[in-house]
Amino acid sequence: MTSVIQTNNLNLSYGTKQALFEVNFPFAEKKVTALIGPSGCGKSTLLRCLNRMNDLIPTCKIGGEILFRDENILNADPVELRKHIGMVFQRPNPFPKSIYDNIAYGPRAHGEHDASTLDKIVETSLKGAALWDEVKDRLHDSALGLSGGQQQRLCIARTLAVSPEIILMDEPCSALDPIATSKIETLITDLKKNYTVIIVTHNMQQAARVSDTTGFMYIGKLVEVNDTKKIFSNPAEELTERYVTGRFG
Ligand SMILES: Nc1ncnc2c1ncn2[C@@H]1O[C@H](COP(=O)(O)OP(=O)(O)OP(=O)(O)O)[C@@H](O)[C@H]1O
Repeated sequence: MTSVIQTNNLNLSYGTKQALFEVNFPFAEKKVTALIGPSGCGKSTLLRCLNRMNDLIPTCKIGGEILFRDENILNADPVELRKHIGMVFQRPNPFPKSIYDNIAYGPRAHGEHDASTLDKIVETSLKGAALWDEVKDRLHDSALGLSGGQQQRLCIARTLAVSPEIILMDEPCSALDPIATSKIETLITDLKKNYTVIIVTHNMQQAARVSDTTGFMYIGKLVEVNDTKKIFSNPAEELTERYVTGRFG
């Protein structure tokens, strides 16, 4: 397996509370990896480390390393890093701007101002997020007029617009209805042709449906990372088995 990003002995504390302990996690390239585990086990914390979102929390201290293409991202420029590693959040959070301007925002911030190039990026990104057909006739309408599921696909398109290699998703379907959820799940499966996707989910059926690899976390520790099929049918650790069979959590 080729890992595109890998944590080595990653430890993280919020003030005096340690939230991650010696996490060694290789994330496979152009695959979908799911992070599962009971509430508070550190899934979102681990995800946020991967594009330095925890830097925004003043009490947060990180030790160990996170290698992205062999460079320790803990020493990298976070703004530059986020061009390569994008993030989609639990609640869709479009800017109060037009659909077009939401997508063009990132490329413009990185210095792209050519109108025809921006038009192409907007079209390609919306197609990549399976939203183009639904919005191509109203690109200049407000993004806030879209449904929740469309807004979440818009946020995915906004992430694609800066051509990342890795897309982090923190419970991207938890605010969506079953139909919108199913569209996002199909999209996640399509995205892995071109991107590495890492998703935090509370929904074990969702992890089983969309991911190739699953990591099970418990109280800040990575208990087991393995093929998703193995995690759900024949995990190596008894704790994993108790969790995936619903005996706690
Ligand atoms: N900003 C913060 N300041 C202090 N403690 C935090 C902060 N964020 C998370 N924690 C703590 O770190 C631990 C891990 O939290 P985290 O949100 O990563 O877990 P999680 O597995 O994603 O949980 P959930 O499934 O409920 O979202 C928890 O004990 C949480 O209370």
